Amino acid sequence: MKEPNDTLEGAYGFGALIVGLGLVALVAWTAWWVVRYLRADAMTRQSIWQAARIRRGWKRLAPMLKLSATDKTPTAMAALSNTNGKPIKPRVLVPALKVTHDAYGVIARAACLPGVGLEQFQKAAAHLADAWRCTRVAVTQDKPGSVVIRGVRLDPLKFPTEHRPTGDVPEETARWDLGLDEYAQPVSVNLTQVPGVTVAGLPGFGKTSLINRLLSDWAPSPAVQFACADGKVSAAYEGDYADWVQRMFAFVGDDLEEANKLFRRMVELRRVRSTWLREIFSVKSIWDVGPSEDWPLVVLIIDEAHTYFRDHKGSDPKTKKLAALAAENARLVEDLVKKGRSVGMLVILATQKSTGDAIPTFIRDVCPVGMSFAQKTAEAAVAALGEEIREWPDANPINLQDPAYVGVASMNHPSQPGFIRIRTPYVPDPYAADVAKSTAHLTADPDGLLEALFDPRIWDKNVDLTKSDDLAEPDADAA
Ligand SMILES: Nc1ncnc2c1ncn2[C@@H]1O[C@H](COP(=O)(O)OP(=O)(O)OP(=O)(O)O)[C@@H](O)[C@H]1O
Repeated sequence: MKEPNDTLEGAYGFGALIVGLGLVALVAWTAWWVVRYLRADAMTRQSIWQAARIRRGWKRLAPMLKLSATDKTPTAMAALSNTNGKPIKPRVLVPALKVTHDAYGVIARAACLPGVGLEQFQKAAAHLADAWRCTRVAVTQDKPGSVVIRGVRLDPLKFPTEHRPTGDVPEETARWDLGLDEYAQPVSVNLTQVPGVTVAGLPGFGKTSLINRLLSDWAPSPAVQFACADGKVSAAYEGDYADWVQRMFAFVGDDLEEANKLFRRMVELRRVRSTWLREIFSVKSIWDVGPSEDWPLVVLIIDEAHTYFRDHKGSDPKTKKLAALAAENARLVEDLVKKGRSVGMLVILATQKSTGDAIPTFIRDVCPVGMSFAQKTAEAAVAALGEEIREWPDANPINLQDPAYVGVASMNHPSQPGFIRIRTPYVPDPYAADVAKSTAHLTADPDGLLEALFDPRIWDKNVDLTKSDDLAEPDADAA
């Protein structure tokens, strides 16, 4: 039979075990935090303190910002234990809050309550920013029942970043990783189904570096081929693309006639591809099957685009010829942008000039993605991004002229209305040069690839390309 002392000892022993386990858990948790803290950089350490302050102050702050609910109905427990007959006090409910951190600030998830949802949190965002000492706070909802509150202590747009390309084949074809938005969230844009992108901005604000990143990230894929017209240089060995020429199947400098030949060649490729796409793949768009080594995505970069399109005024024969070439160049590029999507052709136009003739509006308006680094005037911003930018003053690139914003662009992202600002990373030239060198062997001429796939006579205009029988029996004809 158990003595009462034994029972007492047993209870003490069990209690001591619980306390011991609790202490071990506390020590382990503290050690985990100490290690985490010591391993963090200075910015992240500040965020760790910030997150702790937010957790500590939330119960007081939430009711002050009307982010709490009052429940007047007593709980069953409260009603049962109310023996003195006094009215039961209503309960003040405070949304549960979980806070994590990163280098730039905090990410909090708050539970919604009756009458306290996305709208109420969004209304309180400016006050949350003040109370949490954040530069800005954004509230979004990714699932019913809770909201995500992103608070940035430091403005991510003002911190230059660097990108080191991995040299690996990208997991997704045509996903352009751009950088971080104003809440330090990664931004990318899906360029499948996108035939044209425009990039504008004052000289020296990061246009070429942005394109450098695209080249560095995409070059390891054999399913992408590049061509370039760089209006800033006369020869391939000069300028920003000198290293990239080895990974390009065509390159021209500022010569209008040479550029004209390249654009014609691209339009011809577009035409032949359009004819053969359905015949070969039984699809209307190459994006239904995806680009491949045999039928790669062809990216045409036109840098300093104004060189090729600008209006030449004068009546002497030389000027007239240049004017005619410029007009034809614009028409050819318009054709590519209007009809290139389904056959896997993408045109990227960059310019530092910001007048209507730098990238003609009829081309700009058919490019679904537009970006602009800093601009000097409101008119220049409109020329770069369209009239709509006037309705989004916060994102207007005229506010990006401070040197702290070198590398920051405003963009109309296809997935949301309006414009967002993005901090793009800098890609140091040696990194890009390494990728160019190691991927040079992947360069292939898409014309040649088509010929290898089909029949050289696809280029023959006298052959009726809509009738594949014309091509199917070359030997029989010869016989
Ligand atoms: N994303 C960036 N972050 C930080 N610094 C950058 C970034 N991009 C560019 N820079 C700095 O600005 C300089 C000019 O960049 P870049 O050549 O890309 O400008 P650009 O707009 O193409 O100029 P231009 O119109 O004269 O060709 C770079 O050498 C680099 O020092």
